[in-house]
Amino acid sequence: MAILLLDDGTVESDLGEISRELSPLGIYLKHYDPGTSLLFPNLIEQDVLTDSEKRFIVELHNGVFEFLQQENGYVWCDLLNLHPGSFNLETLIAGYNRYHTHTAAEPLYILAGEMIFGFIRPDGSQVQLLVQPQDYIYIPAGVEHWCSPTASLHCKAVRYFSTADGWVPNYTGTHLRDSLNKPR
Ligand SMILES: CSCCC(=O)C(=O)O
Ligand SMILES: [Fe+2]
Ligand code: NI
Repeated sequence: MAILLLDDGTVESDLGEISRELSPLGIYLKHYDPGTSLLFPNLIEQDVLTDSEKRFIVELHNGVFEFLQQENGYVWCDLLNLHPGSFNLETLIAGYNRYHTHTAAEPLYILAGEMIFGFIRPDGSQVQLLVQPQDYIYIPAGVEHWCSPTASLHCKAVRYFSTADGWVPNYTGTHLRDSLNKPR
């Protein structure tokens, strides 16, 4: 289940409250229980996946969650598989964890592991959202965000794309505010 950290140190773990906090940005969050990870338990445990194993996972997942694609008009999707041995992990993280936008929406469904997203609320405050297995998050086009794996460096997520070229980052130059270290 998702957890939201506000910039005053408040932690919110109630999904309804989190949704209310993020709704001014058009961000949509939902938790689906049961998820689809139980359809491929051995592959979920595996760090390295072949392309055909990834396709197998995505196909089984979409057999259950086809409505997500249909409702939103996603044209293709893939499996993001981050683990400690991921190729170019540091470069990947460095690309994700700067504020950026996309011309298309960024929706993803977390199968395993977790991910942190950062957003800027209309009042200028910065928040961090932890997403966990069976969470589905939808970030609308144009909404500034950054993203990072957690210390476990594990995340398996289905990424949904509504344009052929996927999520091209437009870096905005906004600086991350580390709410835990900010002077009080
Ligand atoms: C690793 S999940 C999404 C990260 C991100 O914001 C992106 O790829 O654009
Ligand atoms: Fe992004
Ligand atoms: Ni591992």
